[in-house]
Formats: sequence, structure tokens, C-alpha cells
Amino acid sequence: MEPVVTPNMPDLVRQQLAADADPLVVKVGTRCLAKPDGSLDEEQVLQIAEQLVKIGAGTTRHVVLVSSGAVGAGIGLLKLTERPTDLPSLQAAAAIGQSHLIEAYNRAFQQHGLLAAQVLMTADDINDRRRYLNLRNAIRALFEYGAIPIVNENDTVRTEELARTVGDNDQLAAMVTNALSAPLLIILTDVEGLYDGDPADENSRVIGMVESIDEKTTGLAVTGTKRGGPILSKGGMQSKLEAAQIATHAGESVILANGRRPNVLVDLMAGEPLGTLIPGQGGRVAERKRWIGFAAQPIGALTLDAGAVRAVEKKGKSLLPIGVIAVTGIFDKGDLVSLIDESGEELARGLTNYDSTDMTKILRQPSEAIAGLLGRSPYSVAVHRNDLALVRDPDPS
Ligand SMILES: Nc1ncnc2c1ncn2[C@@H]1O[C@H](COP(=O)(O)OP(=O)(O)O)[C@@H](O)[C@H]1O
Ligand SMILES: N[C@@H](CCC(=O)OP(=O)(O)O)C(=O)O
Repeated sequence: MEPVVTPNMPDLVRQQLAADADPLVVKVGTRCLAKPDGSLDEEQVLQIAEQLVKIGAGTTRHVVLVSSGAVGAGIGLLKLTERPTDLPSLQAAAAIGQSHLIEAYNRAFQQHGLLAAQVLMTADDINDRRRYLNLRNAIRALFEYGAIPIVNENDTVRTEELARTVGDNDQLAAMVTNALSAPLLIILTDVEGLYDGDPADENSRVIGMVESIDEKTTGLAVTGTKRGGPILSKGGMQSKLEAAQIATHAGESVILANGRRPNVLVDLMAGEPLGTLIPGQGGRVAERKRWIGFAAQPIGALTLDAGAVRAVEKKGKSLLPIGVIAVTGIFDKGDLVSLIDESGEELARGLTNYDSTDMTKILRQPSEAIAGLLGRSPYSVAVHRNDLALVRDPDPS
């Protein structure tokens, strides 16, 4: 089997990546910001802010900071002995912790004459294209003012039971990276990067570069690491790899590194081979297709026969109704749907030209039959190529 482990990249490549990293997105995990008792490690906040200033945040480089730590800080302030499990208590802890967290960042950036800006987001802000674009514009306006956007999920209004949560801040950071077409996302946690085993084992080694994330890579994320479970944090290494997939599929690069290592951001921006680099896959994906493929959530699915899968995935064609063999879910015209193959694997996402009722009537039918079946034929294709984004790694065969 091909090894996923490769030696560190030449520094020149890292240096180029760092030089191109404008805007730069930096995500800081709870483990990087919390003291063992959960309380906010203000010294860490100062360190992160100082490094961001050193690498040009707010002056010569546009930087977005995605910061976790609200729930952890809230737990610390409330002196709770463990992370609450029910949603209202978690939301309350987040609300208490977030104000403390942003105050700490404000104080830290003010020392350097810079303004911090709180940006709280929910999944709906990403799903709805207008809100998504507005958010992007607001962040760009903050750049113009030389302020540092500090993003976190708006935990207090999220409704996990309705599955309208972003997931965690790793994924949120990847979505922000894609929305801004930021060439580099740095994810900081409390370990040096992705290890080839449990980071608590002394034989485990940091992987310098992961060429592309496959099952073998995701299999490296240990859930029951001997370092202790995620008491304050949420994502874990698995979610960092999922986030890296979102960003690298859009063509942006990701580095996983240790936020507690002194000067880590400064050193990374000097091209030092720290942490794990996951380079962008293929060319950079067009902005609209990033939203279709990796930001918004599909609300239904179309199953494609093998010919349609080939046409969409290999030949760059639109999806015709004749290649659709099943419709799942209830959706309207213009909604985002998953395109799945007969084994149920998702290969693409796209905006449908027909609602689920009409799609059910025209599936497996040639486009010329649409008028007879529906009494009108506004579109010959089910999903147009321009409204479609591929989401899985192409099969090399
Ligand atoms: N293969 C691995 N390599 C590195 N870290 C791993 C691996 N598997 C699991 N982990 C765990 O992932 C943790 C980081 O994820 P997480 O708890 O979400 O941190 P954060 O709160 O900083 O986002 C590390 O502390 C480490 O224990
Ligand atoms: N919004 C939550 C972050 C949850 C989360 O993703 O945590 P982490 O895995 O530490 O990045 C908070 O601020 O505590």
C-alpha cells in the first residue's frame, strides 16, 4: 500500500505558501487556549495576538482568526467540574465564555493599536447564499478597516437537534477559508500535527505532509487517545481532517500545528517545516462552486446510473433526467441536492432545476419527453454543469 507519510516538504514550497497566504485563516482550538481547569489561558491569547501582529495581521496581511474556547472559558468561569451534556447548559456556558474570550482578544489586540471584531455565525449563514455572500463582504469590510475578525459559531442560538449546526469550528474555519478564497488555513491545537499513531505514544511521529486525505489518513485519528478525551474541546483530530478535506478540495492548503509552541505562527510564515501540511488538491475551485460543493447543506438526493456518473464526473457534462434513477427527499426547484451513485456514495452536489415531485415524474426519461410529462419543459437538464460541484476524489482509472 502507498505510504501516506512523506518527509517534510522543501522549505521553498512552504515559503511560497506562506508568502501567498493573504488572506490567512488561523483557527485556534480550545486545547490551545484553556488551562487544565478549563479557565481561559490569557497568556496564550496574548501570545496568539502578538504573533498575528508580527505576521502582519491588520496591516500588511489580512487575517481571520477562528477561535474556539467559549464553552471552555464558560465552564472555567462557572467552576463546573465537567462539560455539560445538555444543549441549554452548553449554550449558557458558551454565552458566558464568549464575552470573556472576546474581551481577552480585545485587550490583546488593543496593546498593538488594533481592533478585534466579533463575528458569530450559524450554519444558516452558510447555507443561505445571500447571507454567505454578505458575511464574506462584512469580513472584507473589516479587512478594509484593519480590524481582526474573530469568528466563532454562535453556540447560543444553534439547534443541534435540528442538525443545523456547523459541526465544529474546524469545519467552520474551512468554510470561512473557502468563502474568502484564502490560500492557507492554519489549524492550531495542542499537538505538533497529525501523528502516525496515538500522540501519547512515544513511538508516534508527526507526519510532515499528507498528499491527500484518504481512509488511511482518517484512520490515524485516535478517539480514545491516552492524552485524555476532549473535555472542553469538540472536534478532535477526525474533525480537523474533515475540515482539511473541505479546504483542500477547493484548492486551498492546510497546516495542522501546535499553538502552544512558542512563535509557531511566525515560524510557519517563515516557511519552517513545522506541523503537518496538507496541500490544496488540484486547481483552485471557482467561488460559486465552493458554496455548492462545500458550504451549503443538501436537502435531497438524486441517484445516478453508471452512465450519468461517468458523464458528470469524468466528462464534465450536465445531469440529464434520463440518468436519474431515484429521487430522495422533498425539495424545491433551485435547492441544493446531493448526486449519489448506485452504491450511495456522494460524487457531486448541485442546484436542481426541478422540484422533487417533477423530478420523480421525469426520471429515467429523455429530455424530449419532459413537455409531455409535465405540460412544460423549462429545462432540458436536471442539474446544469454550472450549478454543480464535484465532491469526491476522482477515481484514477
Ligand atoms: N493521530 C493523531 N495525531 C494527533 N492528534 C491526535 C491524533 N488522534 C487524536 N488526536 C487528538 O486530537 C486532539 C486535538 O483535537 P481537539 O481535541 O479537537 O483540539 P482543539 O480543542 O485544539 O481543537 C489532540 O489533543 C490529540 O490528543
Ligand atoms: N464554539 C465552541 C467551539 C467548539 C469546537 O469546535 O471546539 P474545538 O474542537 O476546540 O475547536 C466554543 O467556542 O467553545
